[in-house]
Order: sequence, then C-alpha cells, then structure tokens
Amino acid sequence: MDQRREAQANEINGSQSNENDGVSSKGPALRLYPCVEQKAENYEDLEEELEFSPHLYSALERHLPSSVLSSSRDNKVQYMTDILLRYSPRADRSRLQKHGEYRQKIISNYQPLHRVLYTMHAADFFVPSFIKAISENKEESFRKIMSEPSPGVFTFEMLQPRFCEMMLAEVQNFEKWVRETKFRIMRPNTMNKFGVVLDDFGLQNMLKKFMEDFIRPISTVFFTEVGGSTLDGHHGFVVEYGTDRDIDLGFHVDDAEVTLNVCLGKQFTGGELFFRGVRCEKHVNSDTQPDVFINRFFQQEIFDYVHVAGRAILHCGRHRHGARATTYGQRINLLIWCRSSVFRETRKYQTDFPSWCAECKREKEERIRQKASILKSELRLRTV
Ligand SMILES: O=C(O)CCC(=O)C(=O)O
Ligand SMILES: [Fe+2]
Repeated sequence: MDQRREAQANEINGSQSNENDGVSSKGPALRLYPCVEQKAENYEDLEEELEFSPHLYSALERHLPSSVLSSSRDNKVQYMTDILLRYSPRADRSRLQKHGEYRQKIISNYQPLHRVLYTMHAADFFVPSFIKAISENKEESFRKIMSEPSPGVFTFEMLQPRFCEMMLAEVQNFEKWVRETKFRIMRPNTMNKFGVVLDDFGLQNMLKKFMEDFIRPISTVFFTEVGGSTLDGHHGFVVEYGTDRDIDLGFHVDDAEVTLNVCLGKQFTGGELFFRGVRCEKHVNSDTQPDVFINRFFQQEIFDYVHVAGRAILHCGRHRHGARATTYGQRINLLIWCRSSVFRETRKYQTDFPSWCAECKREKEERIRQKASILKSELRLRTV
C-alpha cells in the first residue's frame, strides 16, 4: 500500500534542515522543543473534518516549525495531519473513508459545466500526432514526437486548445461553486494555496484512463527503472499561478513515480520550471553535479523549461524541480502524479543503491576509483 500522503510534495530546503526547526528531507517534522510563547489554538470547531481529536492538534501546535507556526490555520492543520498520519495506519483507513465521503458530497452537489470532460474522448482531447504515436506504441514513434532536452525530461505536444479551454472553464466553474457554497476544499498539495484536485469533483475515472492509456505506454519505455511500467494510481490536479495567486513553487520532489505536467494557459510571463537532477531519499539535498555521465555522454543536470500551452513535460517524480515566479498574467497547469504501488513496495526491501539516483552512481564510481587506486599502489609495491 501507498505509504506517502496523497497530497504531499516534499520540499527541499537545505537552509531549513536545522533539527529544532523541524524540516527534514523525509517530509514534515516537528521541532524538538515547543515554542513556549505560542498560545495553542482551539480546533474544536473543525471536529467534523479533522482526522484526529482537536485536542491533539492544540497540543501539537507548539511543536510546529516556525515557518508553519506563522502560516494560516488551514496550513497548520494540513501539516499536523500529515505528521499524525505517518504514525497511525488505522487512521489511514479512516482517512480514506472520510476522503470518499468528502468526494461524494462534492459530486452529488456540484453541476459540471462540460460533461464531455468526464469521460475519455481521445480524439477531442489530444493532438493527432500524439494519438498516432500512442497507437503505434513503439519507442521510435514516441521519439518522433518528443524531445529530451535534458536526460529524463521529455516534452511533446499533447492537448488540443479546445480541451485546454474547456478544462480552464470547468475549473473556474468549480471554484465559483466553492465560493458560492462556502465549501471547504482540500488543496492539491502542501505547497499550493491555490488550485484544485480534479479527482475530487468527478474527473477521477477520466484521469485514470488518461494515465493508463496515454501516460503508461510512454513511461513503460522511458521510466521502467522508477516503476513506469506498473503505474496504478494517480493524483490529478491543477495549479494556479499569478501575482494574485501562488507566485512560484519551491524546490521539491513529487509524491509520484512519474509526473505529467501540461500548461493549459492562459497568458503569462515567467513561471519557468527548473530541474536539478534525480535523487533518492538519502541524497535529496545533495549538490547539483556540473556534469553527469549518462548514455555515454557528459550531460548537464541543470535545466530550465519555458511552459507552452498544450505542451506536456514528463519527468520522474524524484527529479528535483521548482517553478520560478509568474510575473504577469495567470498560468494554470494540469498535473498528473502517477504512482506505482509495486515500485513503492519493492523499494522498501531493496538494500542495493537505486540505479536512477545520480548521487548514488557518483558515490559508487568514487568507491571503484579508490579501490582501483589502492590496488594499483599495492601492485606497484609488490613489483619494487
Ligand atoms: O508549476 C509547475 O509547472 C510545476 C508544478 C509542480 O511541480 C507540482 O505541482 O508538483
Ligand atoms: Fe512538482
């Protein structure tokens, strides 16, 4: 079973790794000593929605890292819930049940705008070149429509302008409903204050098909090492950036084996994605390497990408990245975090270093070099 929280992106921030400030590369953590000046809030008004007793939240609050303590109440609740869930498998079951009820409440009250979006209509959603490549289902066909500007980052034309327009309008319509009904929605992940989870308002089945039939064939070819051929779960959402929305997105890895990110529009400047190499849990905060030896060539880990509406970018979830500030207009992107339960389960029992982590590879090569040099000097000594 999936061990990580559905709506969680793992922020990478070397400057916040101080133990008492409670941020670790393993996800949210607590500070060792409570903040005594902090008066604990009362969470009893949220009893219905909370996963755990409101008293537990009040007690835990003083242990929050300072950056979270000064954030919104919603953010604090989300942060503490993430921590508590790590220690309670039973709570996992009740969370799933509560989440099911939450979705049901939305779906039975929200009136969709474009019903056509709720079932897969490939010919209306995707551009013809993409459909052709998928139907041929060969590496060669995928390569024809894709470019790989940096190792493990693929970009290609994917969505029809009409699909993008309809999805934008659907999201707007959902947000209008949320405002009018004052329904409290969950945001896509711990790093976004704006945006919505598409799976929560009825698009789950369409996105499941989207992943199984239009992402998995590609990830089977290009992301086998990270579970790309066994994708069986997803988290689909949109993120919204602009001067009156989220502005940028910190450096992080996704809670996904493979991530699909497609810009839906609208007009904007800025918002470039920056990539800094693939890392395992242990090396998530390690330095970016100037050159890595991949596929017989030295290649750069540093890569910046400019979003274009309709164009997809596909990368491994553990490829470290972030988004620069959107300085004008509005940028809305569709994200599908694709997961493999098989990959996650097998990773738990693997003692070997993961072949896809560039830092593990570098350390291994360093060990080989050192052994070879010891061997050489021993041989030299023997021959003297
Ligand atoms: O803003 C973007 O395009 C990137 C979003 C992202 O990386 C994420 O939501 O995990
Ligand atoms: Fe991300």
